[in-house]
Amino acid sequence: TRKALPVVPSKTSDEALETKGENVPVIRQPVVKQFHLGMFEIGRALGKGKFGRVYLARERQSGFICALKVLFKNEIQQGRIEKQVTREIEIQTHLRHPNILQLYGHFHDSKRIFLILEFAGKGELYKHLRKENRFPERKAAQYVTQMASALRHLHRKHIIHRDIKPENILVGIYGEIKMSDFGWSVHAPSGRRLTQCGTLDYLPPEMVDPRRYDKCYDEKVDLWALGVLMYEFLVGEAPFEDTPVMTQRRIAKADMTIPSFVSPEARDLISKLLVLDPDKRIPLVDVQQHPWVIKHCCKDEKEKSE
Ligand SMILES: CCc1cccc(CC)c1NC(=O)n1cc2c(c1)/C(=N\C(=O)c1ccc(N3CCN(C)CC3)cc1)N=N2
Repeated sequence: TRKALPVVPSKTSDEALETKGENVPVIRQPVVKQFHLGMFEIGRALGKGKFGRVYLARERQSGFICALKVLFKNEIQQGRIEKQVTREIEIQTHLRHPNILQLYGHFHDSKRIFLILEFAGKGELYKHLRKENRFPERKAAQYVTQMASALRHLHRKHIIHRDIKPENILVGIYGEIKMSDFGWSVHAPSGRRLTQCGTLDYLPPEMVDPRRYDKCYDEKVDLWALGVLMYEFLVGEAPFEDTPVMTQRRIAKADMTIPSFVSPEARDLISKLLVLDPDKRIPLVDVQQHPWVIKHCCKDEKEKSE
């Protein structure tokens, strides 16, 4: 069983601590978790992003392994992403789901902000995708259903991720998906203009086509992005990949071709997610019940057919 991060008491009156049996203190009072850098042994650098670096870390007292993400305050101020960082902390701290990277806590010193994150032992999904070129349908189906499960958890809390792409997904030690980087997620309805930097590939029609702004149904942007992600898992490139202008035009018309090596069931699900009208996109619960997912993900179904 994984050791939990110890709850470090900020102040503990004696009567709150009573030892029982094997001298394990039982803390009765709710205490505020206070973390600081000295609590961690820092290991190798795991990754580097535009605004941060992440290191393998071990909490000295418990031996708990985590990932410590370091963000520099001056870079955050220059990048004017303070709001995003506070939102990422606020949102990710309150999420508990096996396919969402957990944020255990955070602290800061004069120059840096530290996020104590769950360690995803198999690293960045997009590196696996680039290395394998494209995923077998069974692996893609498992990833799609895990994403759908994580998105249902977010949407139940009226949170939309808004930045679903392989670069923001990590892989846990058992090969499971770990959604991360909630810098772009917001509480719906957002109405916030999406000045998204980076790729346009994942933007939905209602965000690239001014005539559709009124139908900017927030949660449903994640359904479109799930369709783009599924396409990219199976084909090895995004469905509307082109020059920036052409990409926007093709998105606005859902103009894509699905190669013949993609199975009919997978093709069917992609075409039910990449639908121009947000209202007509297949709901997440039906994604998880789709024949393509059931065929690849439910063991008992396969045993029955064998
Ligand atoms: C600061 C970096 C950054 C910027 C922006 C967005 C994101 C989220 C993806 C991140 N990463 C982030 O927050 N991360 C939070 C994390 C995290 C990154 C992580 N693991 C790894 O990055 C990782 C990389 C390679 C790895 N190996 C590669 C070689 N293999 C043979 C063995 C396994 C194993 C683990 N665990 N929690």
